[in-house]
Amino acid sequence: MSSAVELWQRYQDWLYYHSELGLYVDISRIRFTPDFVTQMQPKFVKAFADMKALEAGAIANPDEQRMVGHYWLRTPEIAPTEELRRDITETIDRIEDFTKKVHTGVIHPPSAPKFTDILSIGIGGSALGPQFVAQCFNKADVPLKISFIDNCDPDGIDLVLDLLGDRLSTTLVLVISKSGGTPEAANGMKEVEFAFEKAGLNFTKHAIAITGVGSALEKYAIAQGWLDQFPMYDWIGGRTSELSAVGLVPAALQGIDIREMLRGANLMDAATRIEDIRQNPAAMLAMSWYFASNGKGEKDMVVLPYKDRLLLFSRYLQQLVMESLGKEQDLDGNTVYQGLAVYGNKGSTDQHAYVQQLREGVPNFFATFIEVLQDSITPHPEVEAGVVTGDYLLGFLQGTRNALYENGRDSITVTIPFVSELTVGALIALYERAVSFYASLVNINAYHQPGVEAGKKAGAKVLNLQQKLVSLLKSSNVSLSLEEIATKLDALEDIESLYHIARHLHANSKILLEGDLSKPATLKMMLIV
Ligand SMILES: O=P(O)(O)OC[C@H]1O[C@H](O)[C@H](O)[C@@H](O)[C@@H]1O
Repeated sequence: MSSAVELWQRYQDWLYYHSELGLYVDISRIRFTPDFVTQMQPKFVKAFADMKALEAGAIANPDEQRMVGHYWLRTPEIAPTEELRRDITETIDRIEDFTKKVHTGVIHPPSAPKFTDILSIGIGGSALGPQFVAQCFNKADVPLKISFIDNCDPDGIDLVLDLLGDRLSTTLVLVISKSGGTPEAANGMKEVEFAFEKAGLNFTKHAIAITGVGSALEKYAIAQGWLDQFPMYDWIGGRTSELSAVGLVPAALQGIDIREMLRGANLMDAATRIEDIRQNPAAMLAMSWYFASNGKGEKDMVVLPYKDRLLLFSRYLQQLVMESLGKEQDLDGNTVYQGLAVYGNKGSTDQHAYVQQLREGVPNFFATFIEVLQDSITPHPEVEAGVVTGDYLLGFLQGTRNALYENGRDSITVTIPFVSELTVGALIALYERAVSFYASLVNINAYHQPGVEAGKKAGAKVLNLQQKLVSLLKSSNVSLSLEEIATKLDALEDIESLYHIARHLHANSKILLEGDLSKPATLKMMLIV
């Protein structure tokens, strides 16, 4: 193990600092050697070239034949065509204009002078960024309070609607879905439309859509006469859409300064275009991930922000990193099973949960500490002579970082001065670029998600089977066993699926199951009418 003096030197040698953002990146506690850095140079020559091509409008997502344009959102002047530049800037202007009208009551609900709440319906990339950012800037006096429906769990939907209560009549609904066809978002929308109808409210006067140009959702919103629509583009992926209308509309409505978020991302993008690993914080992260996980995802990334406001950062990064990097095949068609698992909540809270295992258990991870220098905008009392709560937080972070390192567990530390629109925009851009670089290093397409389709198709098959089961039971006047049903439906290979469907319908009082519940073969079922 290096001596304290050597470590301190290594810390200074590798410390990255961005003066305008006040952001530091420390990779000194990742144990790469100078030889490793030399070996990585040619890979980074390729990664920098790939990034240049991507930003210039290359088809960086070959499977879907799409450009990858999220970096243009904060630097429209580098977008490859005039039309794209105009689309980007006009959308931001339109978001600001719409927000102003909502905040001043020019756009208001039919029965009140102003909207009080936002209900955002969407999933995956259409929820995680808005949720993360809402948590970053939450405060008692937000102009509009946001809630989310990001699942098709009826009980979860009930809770959100119950909590809104009478304020539904002053709620602005954002339906966010790039494809405009994701079932969870579509179901959420239908549930909420129904809740409005039940409350005697006109949903169309409360709803806006943020969706792909030409999508079924866009057509529906236009046909129904919703308040407005904002575009998602073909060249923006869901997981990199926080700085598109997907993230900017809810953020602006909550009073968050979207221009500052964009400026933070723009500054970080400029910093991460520098073609020198030591001068480029995203390249430093990608190199560290590669070293720590042996370029094969052999170790997980535990993300520990020591700040409550950043609690959802690891959840946000889960999609950004794992949906981008978790791929079966590389760009040449070789089977590689790539990926980098991400988990984490926040420090110091997690020290009292799983840090025991991190310190002493299976060494299958590296940590990323996110440190925020400013404790709070209000002064806090001393909890001991000369010590405030924020000093404890720093002490815990430093202590955990050191304790892990001493026991052979590596870590990265990213430090920001405070949680502001500027620094949050920069953090998003930092990780987007690190993911892009890492994908080049391991030669995969970071911008498609073929694996997600398999689950969606299988889900659709189950629903189809349910419909067949219900119509069979409807036409039968006797109870049927699973085997009889599977035979009649010519679906013997799906008998277990039929059992799961039947058990769920029974629990929801749609069918009656008779027999020994612990022995599926004994069960007989009939429809409850
Ligand atoms: O925005 P949507 O089209 O509704 O998509 C929502 C999510 O759907 C899928 O799960 C994709 O894998 C995600 O990347 C996407 O963010």
